[in-house]
Amino acid sequence: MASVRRVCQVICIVFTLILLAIGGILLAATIRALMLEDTDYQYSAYEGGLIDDIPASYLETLPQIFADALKIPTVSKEPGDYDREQLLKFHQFLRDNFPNVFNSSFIKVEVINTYSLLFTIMGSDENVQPYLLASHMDVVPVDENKWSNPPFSGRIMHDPDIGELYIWGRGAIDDKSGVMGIMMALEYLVISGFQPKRKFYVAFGHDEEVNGYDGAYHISKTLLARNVTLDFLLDEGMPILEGVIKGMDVPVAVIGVTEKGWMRVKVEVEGEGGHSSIPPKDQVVTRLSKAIYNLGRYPQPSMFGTGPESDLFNYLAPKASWPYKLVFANLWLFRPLLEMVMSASRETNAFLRTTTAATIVRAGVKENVVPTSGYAIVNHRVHPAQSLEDVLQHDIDIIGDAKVKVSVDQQRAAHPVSPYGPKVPGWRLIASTLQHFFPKVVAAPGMLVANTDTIHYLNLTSCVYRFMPIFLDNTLIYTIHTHNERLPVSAVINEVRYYHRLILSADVDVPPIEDIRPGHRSGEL
Ligand SMILES: CCCCCCCC/C=C\CCCCCCCC(=O)N[C@@H](Cc1ccccc1)C(=O)O
Ligand SMILES: [Zn+2]
Ligand SMILES: [Zn+2]
Repeated sequence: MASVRRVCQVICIVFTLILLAIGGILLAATIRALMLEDTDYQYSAYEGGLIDDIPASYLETLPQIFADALKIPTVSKEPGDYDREQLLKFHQFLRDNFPNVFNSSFIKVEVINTYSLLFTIMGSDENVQPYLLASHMDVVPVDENKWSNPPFSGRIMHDPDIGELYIWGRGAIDDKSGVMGIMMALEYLVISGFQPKRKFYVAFGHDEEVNGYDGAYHISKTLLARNVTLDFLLDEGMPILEGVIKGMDVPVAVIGVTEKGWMRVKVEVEGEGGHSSIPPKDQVVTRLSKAIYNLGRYPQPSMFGTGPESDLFNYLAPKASWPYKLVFANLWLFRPLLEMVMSASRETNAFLRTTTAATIVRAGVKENVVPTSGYAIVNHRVHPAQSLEDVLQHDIDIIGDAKVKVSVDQQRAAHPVSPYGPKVPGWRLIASTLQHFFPKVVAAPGMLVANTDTIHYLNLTSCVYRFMPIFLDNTLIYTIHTHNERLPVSAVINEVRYYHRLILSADVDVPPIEDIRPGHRSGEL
C-alpha cells in the first residue's frame, strides 16, 4: 500500500514538474512577445524639402492612360516568340503619352535589341552611385472566354460590391503596372522641373514572361559594357499583401530580398498502343497520370526556418495580433504549428517549400488510338534552402516507377540574399517611401515565390529588391497569369505617387560613393 502511495507521489511530482516547465516556457514566450518593440522596424520618412506630392489635376488623367496601355496585346508565348508588332506599337504609345520624358535634354532613351527600352536619367553629381528601376512590357497569353471583361479592352468598371473603380486587362498587375507607374511618375517629374543630382536608369524588358534572354539580358550587357555598377535595383515582385498573412491585421509589404530557383522537369512514359477497342492493361496515360497525381499528393518537404525567408517573422511579430504575435516571436517553439497553418493556403505554402505544378501534359492524337508515348512538364519553384539535386531526387522517389523517365529540362538556382535593414540605403529608401504614404504598412524582407528579370541584373549590384507598390488581397493575387486581372484606380494613383516620391528621395537620401561596402554581405545590416 505504502509503495503504491509512493509511486503516486512520484507521478504527481513528475507531472507537476512537467506542468511547471510548460508554464515556464509559455511564460518566457509570452514575455518575449510582450517585450517586442513596436517601432523596431519603422523608418521615418525622408524629408528633403522637395516638391512632395503630385497634384490631383495630373493624377486624374492617369487611369485612362493606364487603361489604354492595357489595350496593346504585347503577348509573349515562348522564348523568342513574342508579338514584335505590338511591342513596337507599345513603344509608340509610350512616346505619345510621355512626350516630356522622350524629349528631355537629360534623359537618354535607347532601344535595346530592337524591343526593350533603357532610359538613362542623367544626374548632375557623378559622385553618387546610380540605381535602376525595372519592369517589363510583355504579358502572358489569355484564355479570352474566361474573362468577364475582354482582356485587352482596358475597360474601367465600377464594382458595386467593393465600391471601387477597376481597370481591367492583361498586364494590369503583371507588369504594365510597373511600366506605367514609373513612366507616369517620371513624366510628372520632368514637367515639374525636377532634374536629378543622382543618375538613375529605367529598364523595360520585352520578354520577361519567357525568361528575359532577349530583353533584360541585353540591357544588363549594355550596362556592364559601360562599367555601370548600381547602388540598388528595384524590379517587380511581391505586392503589399492585404489579409494574406494570418495574424496580420495591417498590410504587409514583403520586399523580395531573394527569389526562388526554378526547375523544369520532364516526366515521360512510353508504352503499348493500338486500337482503343482492345486497350492494353498498362496504358501510357494511366501511368503518366499516376506519376503526376503522386507529385501533387506528396509535396516537396517544408524548408521553413532553414532559409532566408525566416527573418520575415521577426519583422512581422511586433505588428501581429494575438495570439499570432506569440507564435511569430517564438519560432523556436511554435515553428511546427506555424508550418501547419502556412501549408494550408496556397500562397503561404509557396513560402515554405519548393512548389510543384504540372503545367503541360501531352499524349494522344486521336480518340480511338491508344497513345504510345506521353509526357508532362512539371514546373518547380525551388526553395533557396533545398538543392536542385534534392528536388529531382524527391520527384524520382515519389513517382517510384522505373518505367517513368524523370529528367531535368532546365533549371536556375535561387538568388543570393540582398542586404536589408535600416542601414542599407536601397532598402531604407524603398521602405521609408512606403511608410510615408501608408504609415500602417509593415515593410519586411521576404522571398519572391515567382521569378523575374532580376536574374540578368544580379551582376550589376548585390542590392536587388523585388517589390510592387500596390495593395493586393487574395482575390487580386489569384488573377495574376489567369483571367480577370484588374487593378483598382486608387492603386494606380498610389503607385505613381510612390515612384514619384521614391525618385525624389533617392536624390537626397543617397550613400556617398566611398560608403559602398565591397561585396555587400547577405542579410540584415
Ligand atoms: C508569408 C508570405 C506570404 C507569401 C505570399 C505570396 C503571395 C504571392 C503574390 C504575388 C506574387 C506576385 C509575383 C509577381 C511577379 C511575377 C513575375 C512573373 O510572372 N515571372 C515569370 C517569369 C518566368 C520564369 C520562368 C520562365 C518564364 C517566365 C514567372 O515567375 O513565371
Ligand atoms: Zn511580371
Ligand atoms: Zn508574369
